[in-house]
Amino acid sequence: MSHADQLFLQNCREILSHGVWDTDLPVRPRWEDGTPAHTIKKFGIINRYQLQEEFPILTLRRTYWKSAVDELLWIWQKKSNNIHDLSSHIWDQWADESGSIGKAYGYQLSVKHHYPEGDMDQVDRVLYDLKHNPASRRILTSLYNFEDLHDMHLYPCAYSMTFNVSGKVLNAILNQRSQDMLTANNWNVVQYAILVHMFAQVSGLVPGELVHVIADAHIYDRHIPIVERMLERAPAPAPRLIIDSSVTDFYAFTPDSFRLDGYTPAAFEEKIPIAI
Ligand SMILES: Nc1nc(=O)c2c([nH]1)NC[C@@H]1CN(c3ccc(C(=O)N[C@@H](CCC(=O)O)C(=O)O)cc3)CN21
Ligand SMILES: O=c1ccn([C@H]2C[C@H](O)[C@@H](COP(=O)(O)O)O2)c(=O)[nH]1
Repeated sequence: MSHADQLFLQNCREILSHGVWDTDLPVRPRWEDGTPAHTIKKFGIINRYQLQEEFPILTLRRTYWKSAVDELLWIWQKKSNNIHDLSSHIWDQWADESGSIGKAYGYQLSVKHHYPEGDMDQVDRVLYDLKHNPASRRILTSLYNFEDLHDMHLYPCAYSMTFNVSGKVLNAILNQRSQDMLTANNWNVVQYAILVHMFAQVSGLVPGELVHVIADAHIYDRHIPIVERMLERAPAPAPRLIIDSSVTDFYAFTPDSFRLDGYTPAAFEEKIPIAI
């Protein structure tokens, strides 16, 4: 069983047995047929992943990690907010006629800000500080720009990364305000684990710990039978992540720079409905 499996099992069991339902409250998300999408939730879950020990991917069901990496590069490298730059269709429901998801995610990372060293966007500022100011306690990004929230088609969920260098080790905290456990918990963990590996590699550091802080960790009503079946599957050991070590420029990583050796997730045929 991978460590990611263990944490996922623990989190879901905790939500299902001690969580709180929002059935009596008005909720925003809807199922495709227009029914309100209610959830059961736990507030304030913190999961810690040691990236040197193993790659934190679920084996209880396949995480479509190639699509997850594609979305990660869309946000952090292409800094795009247009679904035409994305290979999957996961954002289609939130895009307008031009393909834009509004001033969200990649858009926020592309905005340049003034610094004494010159104008830089949030990603380039992180790259600069990891190289020139590794002792800094100010190396962080935030997508939660209140000024632009009215122009975002969905408010950022995984909204902030805090990077911290200890010796030669790069640690990070991912702050997430809202987590759809079945659809995207491991999807987000895989993405941000790979992001820490990427920043570490191009900054001459080794990846350390990813701390995932989740405010509202929820399971949607229609996902419960699927999660219950998943919890009974036979897990497998974690695979090994292999990254093309010749890449030294953050913007030179491609989806083909990453490989997983020995990924043998449990068979999973169910289609997961997404609350919109
Ligand atoms: N309700 C909800 N949950 C989410 O996780 C979510 C949203 N909305 N809205 C914005 C993004 C879009 N995300 C998504 C949406 C769909 C999949 C999805 O369909 N995953 C499939 C496989 C996708 C593939 O084949 O590449 C899965 O089985 O995990 C994943 C992430 C995460 N986010
Ligand atoms: O990266 C992501 C993006 C979205 N989600 C989930 C979390 C919620 O279920 C919905 C967003 O709805 P809100 O009402 O805005 O919280 O999308 C995710 O888990 N990970």
